[in-house]
Amino acid sequence: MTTPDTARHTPNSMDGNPTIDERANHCFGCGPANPQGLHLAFTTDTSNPEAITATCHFQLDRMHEGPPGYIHGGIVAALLDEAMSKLNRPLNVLAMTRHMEIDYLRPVPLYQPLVLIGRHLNRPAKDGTPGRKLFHQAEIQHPDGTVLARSKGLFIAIDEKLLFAAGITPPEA
Ligand SMILES: CCCCCCCC(=O)SCCNC(=O)CCNC(=O)[C@H](O)C(C)(C)COP(=O)(O)OP(=O)(O)OC[C@H]1O[C@@H](n2cnc3c(N)ncnc32)[C@H](O)[C@@H]1OP(=O)(O)O
Repeated sequence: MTTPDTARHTPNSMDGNPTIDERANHCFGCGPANPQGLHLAFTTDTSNPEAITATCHFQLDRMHEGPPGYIHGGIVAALLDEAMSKLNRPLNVLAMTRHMEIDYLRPVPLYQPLVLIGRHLNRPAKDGTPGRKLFHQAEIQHPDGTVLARSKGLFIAIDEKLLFAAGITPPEA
């Protein structure tokens, strides 16, 4: 008899009251514990609070191929989504993607070092306080600066009470 290796995806250490960081260890985009993940590592720049950025240098191989020699369009979307989502923590919010649109401008090549950049656009206030809608954008660039793909995204801040109800605590500061 065979049984699914559930521990590979949900180790015992996650039982009890895991933090969102522990949960995110298996994030397909950035989780270090996901053996099939993209393992993206970002650097955030908050020096201009009006235009926070998250930057990642990456290179993919045939595991993520779509058109021969190029990255699959769904993976391009995942890359852009990840870059935009990385802007939420510097803004001190937990948020999920509600809507995103993508311009696939050029095929995105495999086996080449590329740059992924997310930029915070704005967070409209509601009733004088920061609203729950966050607007971000992201680009995948060739090192020569050519933009290969571009996205705009709407993220919705998640009420932390919902996380507590699910047994998950917010990230460490
Ligand atoms: C917690 C850490 C997670 C890290 C995640 C990394 C990024 C991800 O990939 S997240 C995974 C993909 N995303 C998801 O699975 C989210 C699934 N969706 C949901 O759970 C819900 O829709 C959720 C929680 C985002 C929002 O739900 P809900 O609060 O009901 O929002 P909803 O009312 O539908 O829409 C919110 C607002 O956006 C507006 N809106 C919706 N679509 C659009 C659009 N295309 N353009 C402009 N505005 C829009 C709505 O009109 C609404 O506005 P208002 O508040 O003024 O009425």
